[in-house]
Parts: sequence; C-alpha cells; structure tokens
Amino acid sequence: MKVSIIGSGYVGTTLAACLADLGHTVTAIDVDESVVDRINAGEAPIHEPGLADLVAEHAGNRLRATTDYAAVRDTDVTFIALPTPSRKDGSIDTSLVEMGTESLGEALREKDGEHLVVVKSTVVPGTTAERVAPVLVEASGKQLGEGIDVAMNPEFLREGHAVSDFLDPDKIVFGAEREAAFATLRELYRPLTETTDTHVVETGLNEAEIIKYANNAFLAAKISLMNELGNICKEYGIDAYEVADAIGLDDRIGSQFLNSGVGWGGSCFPKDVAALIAAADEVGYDAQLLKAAVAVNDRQPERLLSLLDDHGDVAGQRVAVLGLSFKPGTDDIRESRAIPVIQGLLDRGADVVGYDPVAADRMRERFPDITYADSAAEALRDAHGAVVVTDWDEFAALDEEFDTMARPVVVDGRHVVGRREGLTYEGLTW
Ligand SMILES: NC(=O)c1ccc[n+]([C@@H]2O[C@H](COP(=O)([O-])OP(=O)(O)OC[C@H]3O[C@@H](n4cnc5c(N)ncnc54)[C@H](O)[C@@H]3O)[C@@H](O)[C@H]2O)c1
Ligand SMILES: O=c1ccn([C@@H]2O[C@H](COP(=O)(O)OP(=O)(O)O[C@H]3O[C@H](CO)[C@@H](O)[C@H](O)[C@H]3O)[C@@H](O)[C@H]2O)c(=O)[nH]1
Repeated sequence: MKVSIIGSGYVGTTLAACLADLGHTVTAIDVDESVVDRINAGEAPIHEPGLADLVAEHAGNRLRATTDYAAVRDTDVTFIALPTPSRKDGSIDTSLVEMGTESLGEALREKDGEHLVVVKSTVVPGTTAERVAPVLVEASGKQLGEGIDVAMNPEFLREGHAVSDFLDPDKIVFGAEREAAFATLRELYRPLTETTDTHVVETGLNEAEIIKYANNAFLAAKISLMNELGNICKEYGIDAYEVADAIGLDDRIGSQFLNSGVGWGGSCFPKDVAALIAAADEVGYDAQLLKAAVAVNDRQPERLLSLLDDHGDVAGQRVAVLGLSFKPGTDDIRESRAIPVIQGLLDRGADVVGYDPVAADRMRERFPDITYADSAAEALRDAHGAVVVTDWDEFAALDEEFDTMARPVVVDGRHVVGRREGLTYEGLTW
C-alpha cells in the first residue's frame, strides 16, 4: 500500500521505516527540514537501535521524506504521529494534531478516491471523533464514509526497543466506525499479522484511545506500587528485589515492571498519566489512585538524595550522577529522573558531574553549567559520592573505578551497581 506519515519523531520514523520494511511505499512528512534531509540521506533522525539500518536500507527506494503535504495525495492512508504535549493542568494540547490534520485535509481536497486518516498520536477519548474528524471534513470538503474516513491505531512501542516492539507487538489495536476502515488497517498490517502471533483488537474510536492510556497508567501505577512497597522494605532493611522476585511468580502479578527505584520518566508515562487524570477530572471523576501513583513517583528522587545526605553534606563537594537518559538504550531525557536528581544536588550546593553514554548533549541543553564527564570512571574520580539514575549495563561492570573516589559512597537508584569491599553502597529500595 502507499502510506504517508505526518511527523517523523520516535513514533513516525519507526512506523515509516518498519512499514517500508514490511513492503509498503512510505512517504514521511515533517515540518523540520533537517529531519527530512536526514531520512532522505538514509539516516535515522533519532537514536533507536536497528532504526538506522532500516532507514539506510529503504531510503530512496520504498521510503522517502518531504516537507510537502501535497505528497499525501499519492497515498491511500495517512498516519498522524504528531506530538500531544501536556498543558500546565496535565491535559493534552491537541493543537499540533489539529494543525497537521488541517494541512492534510486541505491537501486531500484535490484527491480522488478513498483515503483513510489514522490517528497514531496518543489522544484522550473523543479526540479522533470530535476534534480530528471535524477538522478533516471541513478542510477536505469531503464527508466521513464518502471518500474519507478516520481511524485510531495507538502505538505501544518502548523507546530503545521501538523497532523490535513494532515488528513483533503483543497486540495491535484498531479503532474505527466503518468496516472499510478496518479492512484497510487489516490489509496494511497483514505482512505483520501473518508472520507473528500478535493479537488484533478491533474496537471503537474512543475505546482505542483509552486502551492506550489504560495500558500506560497500569504500568506506571504498577511501578509506583512496587516503589511504595520498596520504600517500606527499605525501612525494614529488606531487599525489595527479593520480594519482587517472589510476588512476580504469581501469574496474576507477573514478573515485569517490578523494578523499584528512582521512578518512571520518559515522554509517555508522566504525560499520559497526567492526561488521564485531567480527562477524568473533566468528566467529574477524581482519579485518586493515579494521583497517588504520580505522588510516589515524584518522591523517589528526593528519597535517593536523602540517602546520600545520610553519609554527609554534599555542599561544595563533587558528586557524580551516573545516567542521564530516562532509561537505558536511548538519548531521550524527557522527564528523566536525572533532572530532579541534578536539581536536588544543585539545591544542596553540590558540584555536579554527570555521565551518560549517549544523553549528555541533550542534558547539557537543560543544565549547561554542570560538568559532563566522558566516562563513568572520569565522573567518579575525586567524587564525594555518586548516584545511579539510569540502569545502563556498563554501570554493572564498574569496580576499581570506585577506588578513585574521594569518598566512596554510591546510592544506587536502579539496582545495577555491584557491592564491593571499600565501597559504601546504598540501594534505594534494597
Ligand atoms: N515516543 C514514544 O515512545 C511514543 C510511544 C507511543 C506513542 N507516542 C505518542 O506518539 C505521538 C508522537 O510522539 P513522538 O515521541 O514520536 O514525537 P516527537 O516529538 O519525537 O516527534 C514529532 C515530530 O513531528 C514533527 N512535527 C511537528 N509539527 C508538525 C506538523 N505540523 N507537520 C509535520 N510534522 C510536524 C516534529 O518536527 C517532530 O519530528 C505523541 O502523541 C506521543 O504521546 C509516543
Ligand atoms: O520496572 C520498571 C520498568 C520501567 N521503569 C521506568 O519506567 C519508565 C518507562 O520505561 P519504559 O516503559 O520501558 O519506556 P517507554 O519508552 O517510556 O515506554 C512506555 O511508554 C510508551 C509511550 O506511550 C509506550 O508505548 C510503552 O508501551 C511504555 O512501556 C523509565 O523511566 C523506566 O526506567 C521502572 O522504573 N521500573
């Protein structure tokens, strides 16, 4: 099929490269010329394992990029993969999605034949039907079900595993109102559904929208619950990881997402939980448990720092922050727990030195005045303490590097560093 994708960020580029890999002809549309140029040059505009290879393989062949919305006219399906950022009150800002839809609709005015518009962005219930569809109808001059239609297909990929998650998902969710839209989506995903045992869920637009939020809210709340249990364990001197291993054996609980520590960050969990709380508020429901999940998450960075405080004042002292990205495998620092951790150390007057294998440049934009080391060893040298914020594998291999610290104290927020003689080691929940 011929597919166009509006927005070439984490989701859009992954979708574009993977659909091209599945045999479709894909046009990526983005307002950022540098993103378009990179894709056309066969480079991935973001750091994501396996993505660069796919873009390099298909660019100039089944994959091309442009800033020109007119390109949608030569395609059968358009995905909208535009950002839906948080407003101050937590609710989502759909203005980029609406602007993109308007440009898309105007371009489709001159198209003959059927066209399906699929919302890939994460949006609260009612957005596709009540915001996207009316803008599309108005801008295109066409009626739903008569030449144009809308569908909702939420994305569940994790950063750092985007390509493998997309090509081998647990489930694919199609939300639509008319059979023709479902048929197009089935056809589009057929190369994937025929070769994997993924489940396909076919449902309504609102249901597809909330399934995405329910998924993320459940996972975020699961981590917060484990963090709450972990904090209690720590007070009793109990290792929460031993407890997690045991409860994870219960199939009803499951062993995944039980890693307690400094909490959840990233571009999705914080934004999506806040959006669901705000959406619930809007319809008169007070989402107490979700609010508590956020409160527990917000508390973890300060708990980490208070464990460091227990070993002495850090004012005027060099302190290493190991890991800056919100999780390993990505250079994304959005809502990274490293941000409140660095801020907390600066508030204490510490001389902060950060290290991350890939995310330092991005953190430099946020905190230009702290020091950035080229290696964990360099960050640890002469430090009067270190905190671990991201579970990069290389931190597990650290050993003699701790001997170079002025005061060898490590507070581990991710259960990754090994205990060793001569090192004062504190686990956040163990
Ligand atoms: N990042 C993830 O892991 C992830 C996973 C699932 C769902 N989502 C959701 O997918 C959506 C997109 O997220 P993302 O992380 O890919 O965003 P992103 O910020 O990485 O990328 C968005 C892209 O859209 C482009 N853009 C902005 N306005 C445009 C316009 N009017 N026309 C064309 N291009 C435009 C930007 O230049 C950018 O390249 C969000 O709703 C997000 O919540 C994200
Ligand atoms: O046991 C765990 C698992 C994760 N995390 C943290 O939780 C955050 C999110 O991790 P992860 O879910 O792996 O990353 P994302 O790329 O943000 O993916 C989530 O958000 C995406 C965007 O909506 C969804 O598509 C994915 O399904 C969903 O897992 C990170 O800060 C992790 O460090 C923990 O603290 N403990």
